[in-house]
Amino acid sequence: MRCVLSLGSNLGRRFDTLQGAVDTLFDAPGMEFVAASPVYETDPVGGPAGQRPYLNAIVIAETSLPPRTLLERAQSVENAFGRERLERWGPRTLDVDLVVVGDTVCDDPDLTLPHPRAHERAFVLVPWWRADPEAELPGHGRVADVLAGLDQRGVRLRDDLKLQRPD
Ligand SMILES: Nc1ncnc2c1ncn2[C@@H]1O[C@H](COP(=O)(O)OP(=O)(O)OP(=O)(O)O)[C@@H](O)[C@H]1O
Ligand SMILES: Nc1nc2c(c(=O)[nH]1)N=C(CO)CN2
Repeated sequence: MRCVLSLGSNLGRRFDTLQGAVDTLFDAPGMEFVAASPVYETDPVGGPAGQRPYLNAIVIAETSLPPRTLLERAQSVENAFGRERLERWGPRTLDVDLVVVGDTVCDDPDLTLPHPRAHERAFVLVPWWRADPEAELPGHGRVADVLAGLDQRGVRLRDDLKLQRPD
């Protein structure tokens, strides 16, 4: 099934971290790379004032792994890149969120699918739409249509940065 992951970084060497995360995510069996979005520089949403901007991107994969295994992989990649959990929405070297995993619907606090805030986050939907213009967010409709109702001013294309396919 198709899964969509959101990657974000606003501490340290942000682009190197995103590329390293892509390489590491696919460095184990069960995930096949489909596409990476362009990279965007985005104003921080929520959390303490004065944070640096994020780099955000979306990665699309084909996977046979169950959603909880995907979550474990996402969290172990966050940890491998020095993620510390200090405060909600605080600055982080790496955030890897599961946006959708096939058509899985799940309502546990430790795994909610589709991601419960994806529909209100231009930093998720702009790159996702660029990677897949036909994308649908279950429960909300076409990503293109959801985006039409969002303020996208805090999301700026960095066309000098380009994620490579994992090696
Ligand atoms: N779809 C999901 N993707 C990633 N984590 C999730 C998801 N649904 C629930 N969680 C849970 O959310 C918890 C907090 O994750 P994290 O610290 O990355 O939150 P955050 O990125 O700061 O905020 P947000 O959840 O708004 O993106 C994780 O421990 C994880 O179990
Ligand atoms: N711009 C931006 N803001 C955020 C981000 C993010 O990736 N980009 N992630 C958050 C928690 O997941 C909270 N706020």
